Amino acid sequence: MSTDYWWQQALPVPDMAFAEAAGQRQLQLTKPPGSLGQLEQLAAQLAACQRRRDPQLQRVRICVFAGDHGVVEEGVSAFPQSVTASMLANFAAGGAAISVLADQWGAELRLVNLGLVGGPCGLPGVEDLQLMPGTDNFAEQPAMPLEVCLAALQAGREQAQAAAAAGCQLLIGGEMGIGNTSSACALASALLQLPVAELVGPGTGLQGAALAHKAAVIERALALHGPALQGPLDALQRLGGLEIAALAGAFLGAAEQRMAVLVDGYITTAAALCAVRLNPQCRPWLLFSHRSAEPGHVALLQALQAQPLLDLGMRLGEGSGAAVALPILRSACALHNRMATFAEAGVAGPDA
Ligand SMILES: O=C(O)c1ccc[n+]([C@@H]2O[C@H](COP(=O)([O-])O)[C@@H](O)[C@H]2O)c1
Ligand SMILES: Cc1cc2nc[nH]c2cc1C
Repeated sequence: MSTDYWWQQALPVPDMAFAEAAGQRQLQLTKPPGSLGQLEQLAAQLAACQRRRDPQLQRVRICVFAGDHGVVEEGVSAFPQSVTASMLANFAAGGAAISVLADQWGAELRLVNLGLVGGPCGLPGVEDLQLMPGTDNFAEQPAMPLEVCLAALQAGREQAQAAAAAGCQLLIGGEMGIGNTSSACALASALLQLPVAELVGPGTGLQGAALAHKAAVIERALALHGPALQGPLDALQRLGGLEIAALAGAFLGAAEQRMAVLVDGYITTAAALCAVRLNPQCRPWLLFSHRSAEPGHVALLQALQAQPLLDLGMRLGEGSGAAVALPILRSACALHNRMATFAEAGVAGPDA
């Protein structure tokens, strides 16, 4: 018996008539045609998503989803598990990279705890969903029960709904979870059918034998779950993180709400791949901010036919790469909306 899930409904499509009109306007602006490069396509894509001639990015919401990972007991991270919870406190206190960037660019920051080993964090400014006390070790058993995976997807969807209801024009998804590059790598390997060796990377800083051990743990997990990994929902439930499932739900939910998404780095792109596999119609709503230094990110971006805007060697997560790319999107909109046309400025246009 098959079950119908919310993300299986038809999703809206961006209105390409607005993209076409935006392309026509770009030809009339006082610059050689095409000279703003990718900024021109960005403005057109946002115009199509927002169904308006003058795309706006005043209200941007960054949702950072946090969760702990049982696989950390295998020794797959350079940092202790306690850092997930303490960084969440740092986000709330304003001292983390994403806190600074959200403040710098006037973006709203929402913090969501999906499940920490130490229980609810009880911090003001954090939504404490605490679906389970961190995932189970996916090298030994499924990361989470199906109901928990569904609840995490729904939690992400509800964040997108809340952002849309508040009038936000763009959603940035961020994550915090010690051990989650192992989860992202396992998901990428399962969904792309690529060897772990091509996708595994240092995460927070593993090198040498420790990195080889991380690869072996992920391979062991994939061998354990192999036959049961039938599709993206199985993969999320068995290999995923709570925050990765929530991100996938947020991306699908954003598409449902006709809201564009700016995807961050390695882990968020793995979540984006899960979302696109759950419903390919969410793909046109996704923009990609940067290429992470995590080596497996390239394969994920290629699979999604994504061209990220920046390549700064960042590998932080939190939504930080997307927050750094936000002013580029804002410049694309400002130029599109406010530059004079050749006719308005009395400047001679291109020779026919
Ligand atoms: O977003 C990325 O590209 C990225 C690449 C490497 C590490 N991270 C962050 O580092 C943490 C996971 O690293 P690890 O080594 O504990 O698996 C997690 O909190 C992520 O936000 C993030
Ligand atoms: C300090 C620290 C900050 C982070 N932010 C996202 N992932 C992180 C991992 C660590 C270790």
